[in-house]
Parts: sequence; C-alpha cells; structure tokens
Amino acid sequence: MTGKVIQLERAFIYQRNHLVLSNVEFELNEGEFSYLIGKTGSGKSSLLRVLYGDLPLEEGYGKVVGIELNGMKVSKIPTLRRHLGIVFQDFQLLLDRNVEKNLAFVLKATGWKDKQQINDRIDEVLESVGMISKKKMMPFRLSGGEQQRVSIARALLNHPELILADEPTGNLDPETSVEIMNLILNLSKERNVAVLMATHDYNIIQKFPAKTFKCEDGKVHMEESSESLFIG
Ligand SMILES: Nc1ncnc2c1ncn2[C@@H]1O[C@H](COP(=O)(O)OP(=O)(O)OP(=O)(O)O)[C@@H](O)[C@H]1O
Repeated sequence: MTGKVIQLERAFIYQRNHLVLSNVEFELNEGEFSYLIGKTGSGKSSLLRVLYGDLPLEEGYGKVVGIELNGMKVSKIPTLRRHLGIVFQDFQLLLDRNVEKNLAFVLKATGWKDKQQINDRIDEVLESVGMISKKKMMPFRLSGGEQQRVSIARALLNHPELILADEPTGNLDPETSVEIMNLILNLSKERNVAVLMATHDYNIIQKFPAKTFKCEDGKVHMEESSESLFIG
C-alpha cells in the first residue's frame, strides 16, 4: 500500500456522453475523513460511482484501495467492493428480510461460508453500531437513524479500508444526523477507515469540520477553509 486509499490523476468522468468532471486530481490518505460537496448536479455522485466501479473511468489514471480502475473488468468489481463500504442516503436495505439476514446476505455474496464465523461477524458489526438488540427486526420497523446504523454495519462487514458515503444524513432529522456523524467519525478513527462523504448538510460540516473537496464548474478542488464553503 502507498498510504493512499484513493488516487485519481487527470481523470475525466462521464455520464454516458456527457462530461461531468474533467482533469480531476484527487487523493485520500489511509484513515482520513473527508467531505465532498457541491451543488446539485455538480458531479458528487458520479465521482463516487467511479470510485466504487459503477461508472467506468474512461480517461486518466485511478486507483482505489490498491485496485486500478482503468480498464477494470466487470469480474474485478466484487473484489473492489469487498475492500470498500458504501453507504447511501436511502439505506438500501433488503426489505423482505430482517437485519441479521440483510448482513448474512452480503457476507455470503462476498464468499463467507462458515456459519459460526458469519454469526460472529454479524454480532460484531451490530455491536459496533449499537444495534445488536435489533438483530431480528425487519427494516421497516426501524427508524431512519436505525436503518442507517444497520447500513453502516453492513458497510463494515468486510473490514473496509474506505467507506464511500453518498449523503448518509440526507433522510435524517438534525439530531439523528449528528448521532450518525458521531458514529461514522468514531468508527473511522477507531478502525483507521478512510471516509469520503458527499453531503449538502452545511450544519454537519460546521459542527464536524474536516478536509473538504468541492465539485464546481466541472472540476474538483480542495477547499482551503471551511469558512469559505458555499453549498448550493
Ligand atoms: N444516468 C445518467 N445519464 C446521463 N446523465 C446523468 C446521469 N446521472 C447523472 N447525470 C448527469 O451528470 C451530472 C452530475 O450528476 P451527479 O448525480 O453526479 O451530481 P450530484 O452532484 O451528485 O448531484 P446531487 O447533489 O443532486 O446528487 C448532472 O448533469 C446529471 O444530470
């Protein structure tokens, strides 16, 4: 490892034929927490999608958790995803099964076979997000904050080096957003997991200042200071 979990050099990011971001130079270090901000449509989700292999990197160089994005074969995507945790605004839990089975599904899909190891790992991640008592609950019986805790637990299952979070507090009230931020920041610190979190939530950034990248006018640049932030 180079100590970098994300490296993009002269990267061009497209949605179909539409150029979204050009000449992107971007690096994130091991264990580092950072924000990705910018107005609606500025390219935050597109950048994250390139990083988790959901959009191809067509031009430039890219490496995420040690895996090169250039010309990455579809068959390599599961390997990339095993080293990553992804957290979405709308949680994306499977609604037809309980919390435990949601997590077991991911472990089985990523090659875990031993029942005892699967159970133990599920208990560990649920403990770490304070949700062990809700293991048998169906997702629709949980609050938004609880569902997001489960989705963070799911992201932790395979000991990721990097968590990519796309507006993880976007569907939560302000108080619950602060709880979820505390959880993400503590997990990042305790486990040395890097986080890149796209957000529109100015209150959260003010409350928890951190390194901030901004998508603007088809470019990504680092914000010098949180005082100059403007989020559309
Ligand atoms: N599937 C798609 N096909 C074509 N263009 C798309 C597609 N998805 C997004 N775009 C375009 O790409 C640009 C960047 O969108 P993107 O979703 O990355 O922005 P964003 O910063 O994440 O916005 P938001 O904050 O609203 O989520 C926009 O111009 C959008 O219209």
